[in-house]
Amino acid sequence: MEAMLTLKPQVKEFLQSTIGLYIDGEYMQAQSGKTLNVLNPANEEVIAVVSEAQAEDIDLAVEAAQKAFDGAWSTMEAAERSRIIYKLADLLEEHREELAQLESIDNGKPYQTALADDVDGTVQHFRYYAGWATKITGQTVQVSKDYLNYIVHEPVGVVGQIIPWNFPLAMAAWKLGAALAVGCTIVIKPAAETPLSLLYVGQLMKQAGFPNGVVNIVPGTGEAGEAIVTHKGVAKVAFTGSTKTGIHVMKKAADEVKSVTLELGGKSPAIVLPDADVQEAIEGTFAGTMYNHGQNCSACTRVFVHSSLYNQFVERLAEKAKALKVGPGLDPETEMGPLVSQKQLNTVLGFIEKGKEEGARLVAGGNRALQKGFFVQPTIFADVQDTMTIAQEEIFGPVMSILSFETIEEVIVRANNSKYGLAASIWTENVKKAHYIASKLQAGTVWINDFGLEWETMPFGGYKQSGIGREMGGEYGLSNYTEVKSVFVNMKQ
Ligand SMILES: NC(=O)c1ccc[n+]([C@@H]2O[C@H](COP(=O)([O-])OP(=O)(O)OC[C@H]3O[C@@H](n4cnc5c(N)ncnc54)[C@H](O)[C@@H]3O)[C@@H](O)[C@H]2O)c1
Repeated sequence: MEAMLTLKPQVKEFLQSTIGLYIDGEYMQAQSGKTLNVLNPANEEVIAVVSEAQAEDIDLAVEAAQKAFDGAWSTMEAAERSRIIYKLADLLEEHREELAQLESIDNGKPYQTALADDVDGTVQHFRYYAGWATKITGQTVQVSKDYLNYIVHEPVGVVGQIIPWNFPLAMAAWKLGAALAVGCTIVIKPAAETPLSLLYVGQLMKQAGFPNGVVNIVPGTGEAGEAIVTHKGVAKVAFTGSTKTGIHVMKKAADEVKSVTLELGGKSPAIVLPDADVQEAIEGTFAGTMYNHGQNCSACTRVFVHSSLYNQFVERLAEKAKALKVGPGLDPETEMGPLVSQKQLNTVLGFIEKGKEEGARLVAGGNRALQKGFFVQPTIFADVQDTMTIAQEEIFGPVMSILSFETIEEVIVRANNSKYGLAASIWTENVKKAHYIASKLQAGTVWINDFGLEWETMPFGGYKQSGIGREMGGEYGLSNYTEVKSVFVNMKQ
């Protein structure tokens, strides 16, 4: 048995005293003196105390961001901006183990996953967008022989970014990379549950050479989030979180016609056709549901299996769920960690009870796991009907619903029968059927014989109530943070 990972000295030191808000290039206490206790979800113990931003701190952060926007950041050559973002990527890589440890004890995810997916993904993301800083181009347009017309893309100004707790660092990177590349300055709020990794990055930003005020990190609750959304100095809001809060954010931003991008919830279908590679489909749908303990907006929580494979799938998926090793993220043997909070545990257990009450057949899990910590057993329901709550609502926990189908036309209609439209996967060896189904699904991302792939070169976002706009994907992501200006020059001789 391998020993539990011990925290690095830099991590221990970081956690020792109250961690301030990172505003205008300095860590500082909240003006109110308020703090947040940050828990390790694997043992429910307080691991850090963090200053909690309130409206008056958001004022300071926006002021610093505006000053940086008007000054050093917007007047800097794009190549220099690019160099600083590259430097940040190098520093993140250098500190990858500290960051992965913080992510693991704060969010609960296994250390190796935090290292390979969250932190290394973040490094890659910043490197990719560092390259874009020198490639922001407009167009010239041939309107008339008498006019010269050109189109320029300008940074929108100070941007407000609100981050959830499921991928604290990676979600921040998705938003920061594009905004920094185009020359915006930022006020970013990590979730109250998981502020540690991003706060640690504050000092690395300073070291990388970002001018003060370019990025301001203000952990807090929804109150601080709302202060960002409604602040008159914030030109654009980018939000990731629940659909319910996203709708609220959009309404608030509408008061000032602020541009908003939303990355919200999902209830992604997986469709397994009779000719699928069964082993691959079982592995893929299982990981697609259980990855990040189900706390994943694109988790494949509705698994539609053709009736000819149905019983085999139910049996083998249940076996896999029972064998999955649940434990703390720092234990090298852990395959699935705890949920992020007591609140999330209660929500997930509530959905499991609802599944039982409404008559779904529980074939694995269904209860809390371990004595301490917010652990839940990997749970599988069979014989799920489309109308059941567990087939309609986003659970955001390790709970899979397996449904049976007969025909392709039937399963397309049923897969689309959701208020969400974030992602979908199709499992088949038939290339024509795969592309046909992909063309019919209302989903921002479709995986064929795979799941969960998200690449900075490809746009990510949702149809319907899964969101508005796309993050990543090069120019798709950049366009969230630029205004477009048309210029007409009279050339009449
Ligand atoms: N799509 C995703 O990636 C994602 C991520 C996290 C949570 N969720 C969903 O959200 C559910 C509840 O989790 P939650 O309560 O932490 O999500 P949430 O949507 O309330 O929180 C997400 C972020 O928004 C902030 N926020 C909350 N209220 C706000 C407001 N009025 N104005 C501005 N910002 C505000 C939060 O502080 C956090 O930083 C989960 O069960 C899950 O379904 C989805």
